[in-house]
Amino acid sequence: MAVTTLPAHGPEAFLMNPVVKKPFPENLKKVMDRSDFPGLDVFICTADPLKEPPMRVATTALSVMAYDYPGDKLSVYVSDDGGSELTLFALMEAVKFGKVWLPFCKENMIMERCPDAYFTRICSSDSEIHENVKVLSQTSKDEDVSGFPMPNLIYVCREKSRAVPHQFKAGALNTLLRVSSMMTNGPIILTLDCDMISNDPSTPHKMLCYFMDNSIKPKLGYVQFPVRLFGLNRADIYGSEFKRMYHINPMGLNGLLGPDYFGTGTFFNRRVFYGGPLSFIGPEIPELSPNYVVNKPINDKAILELAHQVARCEYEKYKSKWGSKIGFRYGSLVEDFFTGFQLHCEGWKSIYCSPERPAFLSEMPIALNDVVTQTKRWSVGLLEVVMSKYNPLIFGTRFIGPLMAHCYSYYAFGPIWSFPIVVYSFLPQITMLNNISIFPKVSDPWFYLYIFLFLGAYGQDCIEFMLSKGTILRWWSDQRMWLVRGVSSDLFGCLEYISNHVGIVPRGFNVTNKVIDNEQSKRYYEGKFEFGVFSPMFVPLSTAALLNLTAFVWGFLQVFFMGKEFKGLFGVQMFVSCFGVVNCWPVYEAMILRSDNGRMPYKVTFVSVFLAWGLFATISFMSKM
Ligand SMILES: O=c1ccn([C@@H]2O[C@H](COP(=O)(O)OP(=O)(O)O[C@H]3O[C@H](CO)[C@@H](O)[C@H](O)[C@H]3O)[C@@H](O)[C@H]2O)c(=O)[nH]1
Ligand SMILES: [Mn+2]
Repeated sequence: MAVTTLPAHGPEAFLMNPVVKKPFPENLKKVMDRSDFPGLDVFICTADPLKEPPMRVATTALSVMAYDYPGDKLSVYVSDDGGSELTLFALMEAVKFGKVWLPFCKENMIMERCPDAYFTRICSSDSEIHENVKVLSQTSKDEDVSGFPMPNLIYVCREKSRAVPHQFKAGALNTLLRVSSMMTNGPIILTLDCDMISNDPSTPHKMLCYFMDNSIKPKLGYVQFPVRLFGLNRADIYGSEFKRMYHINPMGLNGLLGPDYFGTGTFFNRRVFYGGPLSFIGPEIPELSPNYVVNKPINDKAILELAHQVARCEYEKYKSKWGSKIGFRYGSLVEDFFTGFQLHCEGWKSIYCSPERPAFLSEMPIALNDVVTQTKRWSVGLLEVVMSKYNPLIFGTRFIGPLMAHCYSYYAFGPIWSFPIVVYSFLPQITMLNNISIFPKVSDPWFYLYIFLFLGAYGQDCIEFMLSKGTILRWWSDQRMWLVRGVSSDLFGCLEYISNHVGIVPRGFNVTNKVIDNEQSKRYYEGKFEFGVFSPMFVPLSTAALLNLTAFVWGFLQVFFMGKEFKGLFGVQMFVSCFGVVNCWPVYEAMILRSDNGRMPYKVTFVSVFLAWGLFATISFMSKM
């Protein structure tokens, strides 16, 4: 039902054996009937009604309820960590609307099954819900207007308390895992974030091509669909596409054990959450087992009672297998990466499947502060993986072999890039301003080696990017964001990891803002960077921007106006600052040329000028000692 062909590139171990997988869902009919389809449980997470509009959560749910899948085999579970009445209300409305909308979509073969306009009226302040499991739609009772069963929709708001860590998204997913196992226990689970919608009702057929293939089934842990975005601007200024992480590298991993878990758009074999393929780890009670046969309706009194119990914060306190051996794994803010890695170590495989028509569409933050806040959390999470006992280099090499371990390490150690990037953003420039040469001058033959290496690395990166349907503009943004993250989110991520570790700052999952401000979105489509707020993460960025500009102008003046010989110029240092200046153009614009609300706050500019001067003076003082 699925074939394998050869395609594009990726770095290091990702390059060894790239593979593209293509499902042929039309062949599914030959081997199974619709009545043989396995149960599918969809998990949707939401956490904060102020940052994640309830209406968006409802559309996410509706878009999957509209799957081309037997309604009585499909159940949607929404976890609401925000405990918001409004989210609950939006979902209740979604069910009412779905009864009309779903048959309409199916009859008219509508592909985009996400009705935005209908829900725009749900938006006002709200109150809180504490611990609850509510059945909003039940397949055996609710029918759509054409008489077909509606999918189940279950709202879960787990109980939380200060005394028990609630483990953020991984905790929410484990609660859903337990609740769903006693209610429907679908052998296949789809995890989705509330900023994603299904864009193709036939996606489940594609994933079934893999899960029903007996040659791969026994070890198949999950099928990962790519994260594709809607509403990107032309240059994708924030590099939100993450082409390497979400598109190029996963094809490379397909030839090894399979892609890492992206946290969303993933179909799991429920069994992966209970030990390796050959080493089953049983849960505390039979109702939580993947082998449990559900024999009661989902709103049965005893079932609901039990569901309440397993959704309580106390539940995991004495059941320590959850999050370590069973379920989604705790201990890292990138629970997705950490869980996928441990599953691979246990012997599971995964598949990356990227159909022509995107299976899911996601939104991305459009303000720089939101972007770097998100990637900072990822950096902290990755460092937590590095420092855990599941270090990808040590533990990984033992269990998944050197190539896979290399790939996981490439990501996990990623935040450490911030050190060389910070050094290159400041040191060549400050030393040049102080007349200190640290790299070969233009007259030195080694100068050409530096230029060669630079062009080589950048050239390769560019070619790979272009080969996977990239544009030069987007590649340029991508490399710029790599540098920006190096001096902002990666750097602050490292610092935050250390402060968490020594206990100065409590660990937290800062939910990405998904509320869209019209003015901001207008500027975004004009291709302007959105600064606007005072964020400490902007400070090193704008300090570097100022230093690069000063150094470049100074070097330029020396050659062209002060008669210094070109050959004696600090070649590499001059080159680095010139490159810095070109990359920092949007920062200068935001500091000087713009007057809109997205400009660089004066406070950031002021602090940066002061810092740049301080750094210069320090080096100057030290060089004279
Ligand atoms: O305590 C929490 C925190 C978050 N979430 C949910 O987790 C999802 C992801 O959160 P978001 O703020 O959107 O983070 P992103 O950085 O955009 O998400 C990426 O990175 C996360 C790991 O940091 C993964 O979990 C996600 O799947 C992946 O898309 C959202 O649906 C949230 O509602 C919870 O349910 N409980
Ligand atoms: Mn998100």
